[in-house]
Amino acid sequence: MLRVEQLSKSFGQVEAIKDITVEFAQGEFNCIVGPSGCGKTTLLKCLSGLMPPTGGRVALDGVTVTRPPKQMALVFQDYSRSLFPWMTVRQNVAFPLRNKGLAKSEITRLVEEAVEAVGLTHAIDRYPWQLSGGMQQRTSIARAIAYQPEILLMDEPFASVDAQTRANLEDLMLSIKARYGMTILFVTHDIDESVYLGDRIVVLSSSPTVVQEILTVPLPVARDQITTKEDPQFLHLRSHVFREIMAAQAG
Ligand SMILES: Nc1ncnc2c1ncn2[C@@H]1O[C@H](COP(=O)(O)OP(=O)(O)OP(=O)(O)O)[C@@H](O)[C@H]1O
Repeated sequence: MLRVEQLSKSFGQVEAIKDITVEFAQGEFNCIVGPSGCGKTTLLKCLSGLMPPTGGRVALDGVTVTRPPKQMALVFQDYSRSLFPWMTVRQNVAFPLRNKGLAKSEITRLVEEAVEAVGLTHAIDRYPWQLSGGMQQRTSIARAIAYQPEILLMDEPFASVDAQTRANLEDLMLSIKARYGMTILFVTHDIDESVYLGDRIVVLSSSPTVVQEILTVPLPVARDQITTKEDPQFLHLRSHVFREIMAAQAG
């Protein structure tokens, strides 16, 4: 269980996060949305222990997070800067496993399984510059899942890919969640994406930020890019989230 307790974060005079309290249960897909600049990235940085909060705390299974916990992996928007250009897909995915004290054969197994899960087995020995943007982001996702995190933090991971690739990567995330069962915290600007992927949607207010609303997504677990997005419940929920964000923006 990941718990955020009365978290606040200021940068000098700028109060980015005012007071956030929220819990993330094991195995849940949580989408985090909110107006531009409301502090979504700041929240993820505090959650991951990369940035100390000004007040409150983040606790993972009751223990205060002060540095990136071993059980967490992160995927960022900018895949082109997160992969090592001189390493192949296989080497990039294996990189974080080097310090886990695993046998070489186990590393090979985890890497090959993760690369297969993201559909890149055919490209495992290619370098990042030989891959499309979507394939590079798949490599980042494979690197995160090979690490076998309990919690996966993703900061607008699909913002830089085209619409078709984005839809494919969304479906990839649903299959990864079903296969590995990790807790996922997924920051997105895209309201449709948040409703399509989420078990829950955490709507943040504008800065100084609090949690404005937490919605449970009542859609069936099995989702489909066409039929789910035609479902009246989907349409109702996306309008609701959109109104919430407009209201947050208006202050
Ligand atoms: N290192 C920093 N120093 C000073 N101010 C910062 C820093 N990082 C973030 N901020 C400020 O904190 C607020 C929240 O920024 P943050 O990037 O977390 O928002 P966001 O919701 O992720 O933004 P976006 O929607 O544009 O992705 C903004 O006002 C930003 O200018």
